Amino acid sequence: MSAAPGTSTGADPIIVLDGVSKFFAGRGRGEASVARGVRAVDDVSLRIARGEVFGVVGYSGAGKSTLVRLINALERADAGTIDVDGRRVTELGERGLRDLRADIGMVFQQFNLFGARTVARNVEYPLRLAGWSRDRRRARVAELLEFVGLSDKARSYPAQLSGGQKQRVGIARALATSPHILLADEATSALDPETTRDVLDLLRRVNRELGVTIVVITHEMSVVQYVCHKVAVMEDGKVVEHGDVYQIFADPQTQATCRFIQTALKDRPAPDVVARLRERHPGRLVVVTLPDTGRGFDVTAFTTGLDARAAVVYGGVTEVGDRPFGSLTLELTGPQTEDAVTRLRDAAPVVDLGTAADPLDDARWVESIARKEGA
Ligand SMILES: Nc1ncnc2c1ncn2[C@@H]1O[C@H](COP(=O)(O)OP(=O)(O)OP(=O)(O)O)[C@@H](O)[C@H]1O
Repeated sequence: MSAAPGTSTGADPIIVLDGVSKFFAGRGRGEASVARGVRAVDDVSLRIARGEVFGVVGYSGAGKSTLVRLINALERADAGTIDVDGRRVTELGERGLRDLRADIGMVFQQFNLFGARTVARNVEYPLRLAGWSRDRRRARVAELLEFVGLSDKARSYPAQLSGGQKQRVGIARALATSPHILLADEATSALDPETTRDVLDLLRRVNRELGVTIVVITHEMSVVQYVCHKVAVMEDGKVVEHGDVYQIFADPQTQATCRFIQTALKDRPAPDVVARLRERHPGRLVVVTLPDTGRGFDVTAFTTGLDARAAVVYGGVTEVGDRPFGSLTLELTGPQTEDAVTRLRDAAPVVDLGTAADPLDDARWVESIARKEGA
């Protein structure tokens, strides 16, 4: 398949939202009903760069789906402007909207395949709508099915496929007319973890090999962790935090973001875990966020030459955006423990839990963020 230009992330924005709001009126009529209705999207400004995988994460009702429907103009904004690939979506007429939607592929949670049509016919559908000749359609469908690894399923019906296979068909169909943008709305939410990983790997290939900009809507931070370059966290219609995924994981600024990160990463001990650790490990407990040195983290360096011992008692190291990420909780013992803590602090962010006999409270991760917010 031919690759679109700009496969790496860059500053060139392909989607720009500026002060965008969408209200849904309540049951009443007129202006007053807006006040009682829902601000599904509330003054949102975002820039999504060409070639990027951009995540929008939030709980149910946060406004994620409405945001996506505003981007492809299935909903019209009540305030603000939306630009997609150089077009001002908020001012497009019918014809302009048709062109816009041809440039945006959609993938859905429930796949939305035609049950009475074969896999090949499903993938072919947008090409028929676009008026492609029979020969071109046939060649394109074969190319797409090969790309998603389903060449042998061309004559199968959706009911004969697994959930992951159905979503591959959905992705092939969304890519049929070579859109520059793919909107994936909870594309893996109906899938088990292993199949989710396969589908996310396919989305990564779509981004890297075809240069397609992907907007991933999800309530799972692990999806963001695995596949996204940038992320916006939504709560009550607002974007409460956005930026580089690694930065957001490393230094979240809001409680909402902290809660999402904790669902993806279990490396930091929650307060109940700290209580159990203190029972087993009476020494000084410190949580060390591992710096991305590119050389790994030498735990022994902090006690070498000192009368102190560091034992790993909790933690985990994983990847965020292809970079190592995680934390270790260490129990430090021995007369020169304080010197070891000083060395650790020079090398990495450290949260001091104190000892079982003299505990410190400032280690509670979420609560420390709460203080940061002044909450
Ligand atoms: N057509 C509509 N009419 C009235 N209210 C709506 C409409 N669409 C969405 N809403 C409301 O707007 C808010 C945001 O909904 P939206 O579906 O965008 O959230 P979401 O984050 O995508 O949630 P979910 O993951 O459950 O789909 C919700 O309060 C929802 O009830």
